[in-house]
Amino acid sequence: MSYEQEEEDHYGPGYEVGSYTKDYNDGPYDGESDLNVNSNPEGKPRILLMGLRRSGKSSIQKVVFHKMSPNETLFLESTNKIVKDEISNSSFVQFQIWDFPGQVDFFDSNFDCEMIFGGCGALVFVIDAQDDYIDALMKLNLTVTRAYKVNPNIRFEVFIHKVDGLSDDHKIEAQRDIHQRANDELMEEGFDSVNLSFYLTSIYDHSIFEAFSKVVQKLIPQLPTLENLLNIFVSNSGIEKAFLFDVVSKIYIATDSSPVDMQSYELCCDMIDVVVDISCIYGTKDADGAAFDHQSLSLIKLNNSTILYLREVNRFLALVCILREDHFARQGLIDYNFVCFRNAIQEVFEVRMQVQQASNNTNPSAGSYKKNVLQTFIIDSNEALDLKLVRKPSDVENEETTFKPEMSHQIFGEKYKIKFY
Ligand SMILES: Nc1nc2c(ncn2[C@@H]2O[C@H](COP(=O)(O)OP(=O)(O)OP(=O)(O)O)[C@@H](O)[C@H]2O)c(=O)[nH]1
Repeated sequence: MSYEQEEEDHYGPGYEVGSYTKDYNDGPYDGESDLNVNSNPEGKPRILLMGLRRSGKSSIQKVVFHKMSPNETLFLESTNKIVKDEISNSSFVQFQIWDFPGQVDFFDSNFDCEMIFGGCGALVFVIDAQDDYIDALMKLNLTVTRAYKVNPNIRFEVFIHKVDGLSDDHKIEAQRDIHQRANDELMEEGFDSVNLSFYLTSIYDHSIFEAFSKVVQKLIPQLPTLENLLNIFVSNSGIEKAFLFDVVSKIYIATDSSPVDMQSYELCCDMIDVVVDISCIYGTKDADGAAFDHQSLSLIKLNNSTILYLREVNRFLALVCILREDHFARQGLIDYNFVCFRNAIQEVFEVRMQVQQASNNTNPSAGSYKKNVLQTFIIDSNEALDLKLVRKPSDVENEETTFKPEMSHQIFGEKYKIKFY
């Protein structure tokens, strides 16, 4: 089964708004019965959205993953239960987001820290920068220390949110102040090794997508490989910047190593919108009715001698590049390099699929899976060895002088096993 087929199972045809996520509410939060760790059987990373009431958690989730327009969030009702949202819109971008009610109380006996923080990949803590943030900092400290004790591998991401209402100076001052106070408090309590990452965000511009891109990237184990591939592609094709986008969410799952500036990111996001919108209106739709398919390719020339170049990588991912017009004279080279790049990405997916299949075929318990994977690295020492008796120089090349040992326990032990052969 190809990974595309598997994806289809998760993800209905087309890219209609709101069609890609499965939003399910589990009823009012009533503690353990409501939150079962087995609800995450595929081991998809979990991202928790926490923060005080009205800090903007649900708005972030709706705008980034459900295409809600920012103005509509004004009418969102307060969340009073944990809302779990499964994001399965690309092979790489697969995770669950749990949106917590602002008033969640860690000291409530119903709140099962072990279970909630145990299987969590990242914890996004949202602070309303337009409000007095002293209470939020206290809650941040409490949340981080609780979560860290349960699971020291969680990545802590702090969104200093609603910065659209602040002047540039005010933004920087707020970030500096929050950063300092949050870290000082953690140090005082002896949590020196906790690392908090800070982002200035707003749902009214692309900053929230950029911040979420970085949060998600940290959960993608293949990120270094993808970045490497992008670096090779960019440096051999005269491209200034390249982003590998998840088309539906417009989260970039990887980029080359040159610094990301917001303007380039916004341009590339807008390009995806233009391409998908124009394809929806004028494109010939395939059997699935998808606006983005294997033929999706677009070129936009800007009036500053810059070119935006988009190519489909697979059903869910697009490569969007920014390059100077004179470098595009060698389009053949860029196209060729792109094909190599796409094939390499395909291989990354295939390896991932194999690992997933191996894990599905075995007993779901982690121990047995590990055992099965390890098994593939163990070989019989009699099989692995070739001995050769050399009497004269020509014997080195002569296959007939090679033979397998009848026993090798003197070197490899009674079990005749070689590990990691
Ligand atoms: N100016 C501005 N307002 C925002 C932003 N994000 C969210 N809001 C507004 O903040 C208000 C609260 O947003 P919610 O998403 O309901 O907040 P919440 O944290 O989920 O609240 P609870 O469910 O009560 O915990 C809404 O009126 C949003 O429109 C932002 O980036 N800028």
